Amino acid sequence: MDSLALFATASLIAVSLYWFVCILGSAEQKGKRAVELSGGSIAKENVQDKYKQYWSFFRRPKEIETTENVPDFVDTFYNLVTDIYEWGWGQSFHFSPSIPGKSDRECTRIHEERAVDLLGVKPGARVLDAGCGVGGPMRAIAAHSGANIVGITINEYQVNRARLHNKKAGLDSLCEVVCGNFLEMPFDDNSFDGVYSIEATCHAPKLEEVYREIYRVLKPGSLYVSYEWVTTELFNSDDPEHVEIIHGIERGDALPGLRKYSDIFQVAKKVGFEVVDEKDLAKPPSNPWWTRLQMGKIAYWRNHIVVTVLSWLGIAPKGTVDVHKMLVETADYLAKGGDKGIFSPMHMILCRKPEEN
Ligand SMILES: C=C(CC[C@@H](C)[C@H]1CC[C@H]2C3=CC[C@H]4[C@H](C)[C@@H](O)CC[C@]4(C)[C@H]3CC[C@]12C)C(C)C
Ligand SMILES: C[S@@+](CC[C@H](N)C(=O)[O-])C[C@H]1O[C@@H](n2cnc3c(N)ncnc32)[C@H](O)[C@@H]1O
Repeated sequence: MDSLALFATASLIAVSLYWFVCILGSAEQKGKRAVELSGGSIAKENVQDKYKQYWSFFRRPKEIETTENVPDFVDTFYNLVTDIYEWGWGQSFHFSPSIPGKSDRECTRIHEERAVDLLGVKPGARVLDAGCGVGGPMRAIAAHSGANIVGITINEYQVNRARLHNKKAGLDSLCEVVCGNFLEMPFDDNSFDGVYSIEATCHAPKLEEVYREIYRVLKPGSLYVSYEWVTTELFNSDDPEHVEIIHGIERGDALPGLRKYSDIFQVAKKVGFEVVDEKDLAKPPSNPWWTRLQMGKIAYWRNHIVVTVLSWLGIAPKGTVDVHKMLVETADYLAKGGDKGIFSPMHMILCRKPEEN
């Protein structure tokens, strides 16, 4: 090979590597770059151990796990996955029904706006986002409704990311983020004009505990809407394939145990709510929410190569490859659960706290 060909080849490799590692950003918004992947608040050298610790939760028999461990284990999970989610999905950590002719980003926004429209709050109202992630929904909802949104998340790394995004979006006057446990919230009784939770309460070991807490902080007469992760009426616990899919979803998404769709209504009633409406938003005429996961398959393998190279170069923490591999598998279980109709991530329940007598 003459020197010109050698130079051209070397330049091509260098440009491709630069593109792969530095430019390649999130499919949705160039919010996170591959070179910035971290283990959240976990020190780089501890990421691999924390990943092993995460898995040990599922190896131990359920009886020896106390429910008090769950928020800690959820916090570890979000330290491990938050950057990868932002990089490969965007700032909203949830699914939405696909709408023909609309981009993933538009479908996400429509699903979020639907939640606050159901609450019927006015500009200036104080609304709680229980389990707010890095605040994708919070910003869309604040911009759409003019309400003041207070988000709570157990994960400190997400709090910092959300505050940064709020500032960048010029929405920090409408959006506030608090680090805390939604099972024991640092808010006064009857202090919110509305509450929503998007694919977050599934992390609570007992749904009753988080619904009771939401009921406490909501003003009498005000509404709460939730998009819940559930197994549907098509789930058959005697079918080994169904069980494997549901266990796969639980392991890859830090869930202490998926609930049956019928449990949601029961719990809402038990804590005192009036149930105004309940509907699985995944059901027809909605188009499948899981096609986005299936369409991304090639991108996941490309991402896996990027993560492997970055980890090998010492740029991404050791353990990132394991976390990414877990997510590739999880995407497959989620898509199977959707395709078989045995799982829904958007079982919607709209509840009212009764007026005081
Ligand atoms: C509500 C929850 C999270 C739901 C989704 C936002 C995430 C569930 C699975 C995640 C992903 C799977 C595959 C990843 C892919 C391998 C990677 O290259 C890029 C990111 C993924 C697409 C990632 C993105 C977020 C999810 C879709 C749970 C936790 C209750
Ligand atoms: C899948 S993410 C969804 C985030 C956000 N609702 C969205 O749609 O982008 C679940 C969120 O619930 C939060 N969460 C889980 N358990 C929690 C707890 N006990 N207290 C507070 N937040 C919690 C996680 O930290 C995370 O932010």
